[in-house]
Amino acid sequence: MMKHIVSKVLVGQHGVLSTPAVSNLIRKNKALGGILLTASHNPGGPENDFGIKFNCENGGPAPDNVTNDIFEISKIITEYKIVENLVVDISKIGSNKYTVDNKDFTIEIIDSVNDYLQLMKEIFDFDKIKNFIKSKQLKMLIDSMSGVTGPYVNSIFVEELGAQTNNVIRTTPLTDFGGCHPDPNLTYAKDLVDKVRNGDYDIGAAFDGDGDRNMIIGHKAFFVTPSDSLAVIAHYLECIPYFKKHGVQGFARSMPTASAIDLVGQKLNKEVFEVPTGWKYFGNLMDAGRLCLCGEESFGTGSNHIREKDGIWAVLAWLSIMENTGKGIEEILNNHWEIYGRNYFTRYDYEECELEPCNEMISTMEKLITEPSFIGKSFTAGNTIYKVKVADNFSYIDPVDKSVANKQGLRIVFEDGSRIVMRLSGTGSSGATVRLYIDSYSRKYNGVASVMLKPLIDIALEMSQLKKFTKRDQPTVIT
Ligand SMILES: O=P(O)(O)OC[C@H]1O[C@H](O)[C@H](O)[C@@H](O)[C@@H]1O
Repeated sequence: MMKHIVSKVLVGQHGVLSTPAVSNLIRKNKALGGILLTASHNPGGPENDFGIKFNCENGGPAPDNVTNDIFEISKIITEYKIVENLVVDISKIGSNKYTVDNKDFTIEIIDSVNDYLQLMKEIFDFDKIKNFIKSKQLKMLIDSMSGVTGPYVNSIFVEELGAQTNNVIRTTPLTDFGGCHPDPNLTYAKDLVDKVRNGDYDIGAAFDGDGDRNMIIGHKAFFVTPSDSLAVIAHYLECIPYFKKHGVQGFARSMPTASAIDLVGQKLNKEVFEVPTGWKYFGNLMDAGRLCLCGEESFGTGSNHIREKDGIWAVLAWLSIMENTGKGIEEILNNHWEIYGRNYFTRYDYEECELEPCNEMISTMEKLITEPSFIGKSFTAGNTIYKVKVADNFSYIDPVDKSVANKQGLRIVFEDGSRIVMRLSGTGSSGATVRLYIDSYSRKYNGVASVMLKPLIDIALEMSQLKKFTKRDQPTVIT
């Protein structure tokens, strides 16, 4: 009989461990791995209040081989025991020692907020950011959406950087997120967007429940797509002390993320990797010293300071850029597009659809687009003709360990570089969530994404017969 014994457990004081803080802790402590109970994105009954993530010893999400092994072990577990009446006060920092089954067992309560603050201080120039906020009287509105980032936001933005207490909102973590859905996007963070639109703020930001994702908006709620956010941070990377010290290696994005970062990579002569959706695909490249900055359209941005995406880090990166350029967010974006051109991007989510018809839709579309005769086919919408250059179900070979990930999303790339991407979400909580991603590049940068992308959206909806399969006229979320 196999017996697995845990001898030490780390718990954040008051239980407020964000995903980036955990990732940092696991790496620092060289722990064998961690099972992380994170605040999930799904409000609802108590059983939905936490999601479980398994992080490996590099502090990153478990790769496929580890989760597959966990699944296999789960099938042969014959029993597990619960230690009854083990009392621990998680408000007090310190080591709590116990004897369980005649063996030592320690529960260590740590100050995870301070730990994370120290890490951020090693990366960013806090004095510069603080002076900038003060001298410009910068107005920010940071929304923790009642998730776990609240104490981190209070410590970093208010206590350390001198923001006003009314510059941060919903900073008390609540197990039901106060009834809101802590998803930092234009739909679920609408409260923040409205406040910034109607107020006089220079920057607005929101985080998800476990603090690894972020949304950035500028004055009057000027929206920064995650793809653009990544590209802009790449362009200004050297204004962040960490990168001056550790150097700038390659960049990466997930396949559905628009390729704005590729253009920055080309200009700076850096490797740019396109990986499947999921942060776990970045870890090997970082560990191999080939990647220092990456992001996903799903509001994840991060660097090789840890092996997870990091919401607060992204806001500190933006504040550093604003300090460095002395410019507002919209102006920074306009300057960026003037140099590189603009990658218009939109994502349509159709949440909680019936699973079977969605599977059928994907397999029907896969058959259609992988016919050899599909390459070279033309599609017309409005006045525009799009000719297919590449069409496949995306697969990826990890450049480091050569592991292969197949069927990572349907992708149609047209000759002008525009793309239609469709995949089923791996995180939706019930039924199927269809994600349709559209992006297109233009030198003209003052257009409106929904207008610029309309012809491609029409082509995608028709080609996939989405309405027929999902019985939906409208997406639930538009990014
Ligand atoms: O499969 P989806 O619902 O599109 O979600 C995709 C996202 O899932 C999780 O949040 C992962 O941590 C992200 O790295 C990934 O981008």
